[in-house]
Amino acid sequence: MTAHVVDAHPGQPGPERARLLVVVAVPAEAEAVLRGLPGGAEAVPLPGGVLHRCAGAPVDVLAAGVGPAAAAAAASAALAARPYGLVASAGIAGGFAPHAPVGATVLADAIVVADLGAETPEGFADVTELGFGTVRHTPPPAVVALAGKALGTRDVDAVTGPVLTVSTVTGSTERAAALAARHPGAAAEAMEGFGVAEAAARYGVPVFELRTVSNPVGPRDRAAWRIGEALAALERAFAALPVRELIEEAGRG
Ligand SMILES: O=C(O)c1cccc(C(=O)CC[C@H]2O[C@@H](n3cnc4c(=O)[nH]cnc43)[C@H](O)[C@@H]2O)c1
Repeated sequence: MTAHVVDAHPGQPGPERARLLVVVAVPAEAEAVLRGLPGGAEAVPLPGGVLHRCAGAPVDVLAAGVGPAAAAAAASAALAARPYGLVASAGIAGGFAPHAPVGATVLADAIVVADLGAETPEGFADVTELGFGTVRHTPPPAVVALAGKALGTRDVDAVTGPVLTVSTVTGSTERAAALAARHPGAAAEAMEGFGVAEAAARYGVPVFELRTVSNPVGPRDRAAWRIGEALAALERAFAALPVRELIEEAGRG
């Protein structure tokens, strides 16, 4: 069954629709994104969390909570409240070696849920193999290309590749290897992208995912996390993104 797409805001074209909704998990990520954008922000309460409506750029930033369910619920509430031209899932992530070292910025060319399915005697079967739904959303390639180019011109080297959404953070070499084998070229794993993309798809709004790497995907080692470094990279990435052009490009698709 395909998702039912609705236009929740018919008759509201123009400037209102020309905003980017950035969905992050936690307030520290929202603050990093906002530091990268010009002007202050007005806080608007929503059922899914606090929405920060940026004054100096056409961007709203929502701290939705950790995990795909919280992200989907909060993104849906925001998309129901106002029209948007583009949605982004953003925040820190684990990076797959050798593609995405700590501090790297990752742009998703596919947003893939990696653990939605069933264990079978033959191994993991995702929900599409079971006959349900979807496990992948594809951001508009032109939006990804434009974002990557803009980051590059500001000396932010962005890695492009699939970003996996997981409900359980990977904590072993074996699990990291199994994910990399099942998803060749996977650049990062995080916990919200697929939830945000599922919500955006239901409102017919294009979506992309931008992550900055705080830790390697692999054996659990909390001492190795570099959250400050990843948040600084997140701020730099949002300072470099050409938001209006990205929304315009998304509207062409
Ligand atoms: O307790 C642990 O071992 C552990 C390791 C990495 C991350 C966590 C989190 O609870 C962070 C979840 C939060 O941050 C994003 N994130 C950051 N790194 C990863 C990761 O390696 N795998 C999945 N998600 C990651 C995630 O999107 C959440 O918002 C705990």
